[in-house]
Amino acid sequence: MAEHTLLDDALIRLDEAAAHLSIDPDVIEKLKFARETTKVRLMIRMDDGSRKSFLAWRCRYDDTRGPTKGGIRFHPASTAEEVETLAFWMTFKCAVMNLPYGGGKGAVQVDPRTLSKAELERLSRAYIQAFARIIGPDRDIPAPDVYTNSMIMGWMADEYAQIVGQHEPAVITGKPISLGGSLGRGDATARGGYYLVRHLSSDLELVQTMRVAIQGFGNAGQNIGRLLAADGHKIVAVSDSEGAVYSGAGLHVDLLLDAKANGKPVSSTVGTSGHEKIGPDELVAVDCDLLVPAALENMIHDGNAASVKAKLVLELANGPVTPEADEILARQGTVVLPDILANAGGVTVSYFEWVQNRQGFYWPLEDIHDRLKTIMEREGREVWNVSREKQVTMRTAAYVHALGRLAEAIEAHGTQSFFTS
Ligand SMILES: NC(=O)C1=CN([C@@H]2O[C@H](COP(=O)(O)OP(=O)(O)OC[C@H]3O[C@@H](n4cnc5c(N)ncnc54)[C@H](O)[C@@H]3O)[C@@H](O)[C@H]2O)C=CC1
Ligand SMILES: O=C(O)CCC(=O)C(=O)O
Repeated sequence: MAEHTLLDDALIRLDEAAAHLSIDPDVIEKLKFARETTKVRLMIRMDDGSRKSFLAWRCRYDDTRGPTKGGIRFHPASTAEEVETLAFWMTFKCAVMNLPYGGGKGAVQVDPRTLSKAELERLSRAYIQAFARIIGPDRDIPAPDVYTNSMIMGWMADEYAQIVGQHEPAVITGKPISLGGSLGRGDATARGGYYLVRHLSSDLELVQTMRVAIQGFGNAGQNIGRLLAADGHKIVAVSDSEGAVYSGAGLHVDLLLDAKANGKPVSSTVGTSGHEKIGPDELVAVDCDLLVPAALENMIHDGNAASVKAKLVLELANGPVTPEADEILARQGTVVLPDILANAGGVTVSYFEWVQNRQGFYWPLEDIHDRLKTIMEREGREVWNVSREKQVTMRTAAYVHALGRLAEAIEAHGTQSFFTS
């Protein structure tokens, strides 16, 4: 029997949600396929004078509700199918948050840690040269994702401006502030999840001081660690791609942040301030109240889900829990706040950046935080209510909530042609 793919798993969630709504089957059929996925081979000059090529993709999954939106990932294991799945999730994420966007995503199959800064810049510019016809402020708007950051977005925005011959900051979000980036985009993914947990804390009967384990310590992981530690919660375990650390008394988050800022792994803090080394696989099984997957897909699966002790999982990563693991977690009473809601703070502040770029008027940080909090709480509450009314998991409720909006828009466009632009 053929193994089921990441996209098959994602579509299981669509079918589960569809079972709770009465929707034209044409709508579901439309949402099962990406509208367009473009694959290219980027060729760049390396510092030693040689040439090297890298596979790259951009997927515009569905643009019914607006221009497609989603990050660009630089990762050696990226594939076309992963990009399409991530773009599918973006479609539902933007609909959950009621942002005027469809879903897209991009990737380059590369380990950026093996490139010099100059090579990384040439690769980033090559990506935009290849995809300039596809992207645009009203068509498809990239942003950062795994192993990409504001510096890369700055190079990409500059390349696009050179190609179109004019300043066009709204083509990309997550830019440096000096190039039209928004205040608050840096920690927005984590902050959105943090607002969501705080808002639902009494419904979820959370303890005052939570013990927290964080898998992945990059943009999302570091910022959630910082925000929760500042509120007095105890971060007991953290991992990155090179290892994991644990302290029952609570890790020193500043020490971990310092290590990462200096390019060192979290395991470099072992032996200081009571930090102990644990195996990366042990992290999900650590005794804690809140588990935050903030790394990659499929990290919690049928082989380790039963070992999860946390009563709450906050999915800052995209797709960290497989459908089989979802069932195991639900059976053992663990609530999962799903990716398409929990990590939507990032795209929400990206939306604010796009709005500010288009109006040429920039908001103070307090306004960004207030608006993000309002939207996270509003949509989080709606999803919570659907979950109570229909007696379904928060994931199914989030998909039901998003699918209702998507179906309405698809039907309003008319179903005789599925191509809308
Ligand atoms: N950056 C953003 O605005 C958003 C990110 N996300 C998702 O959050 C997740 C993390 O993204 P970022 O923090 O932006 O990426 P990042 O590149 O800043 O950090 C990724 C982290 O994951 C770690 N990692 C990689 N493989 C690992 C493994 N096998 N075990 C443990 N850690 C591992 C890396 O060492 C690094 O610490 C991804 O799933 C991404 O799609 C979701 C929404 C928005
Ligand atoms: O900020 C954005 O536009 C997209 C962020 C993203 O890629 C994601 O939410 O997975």
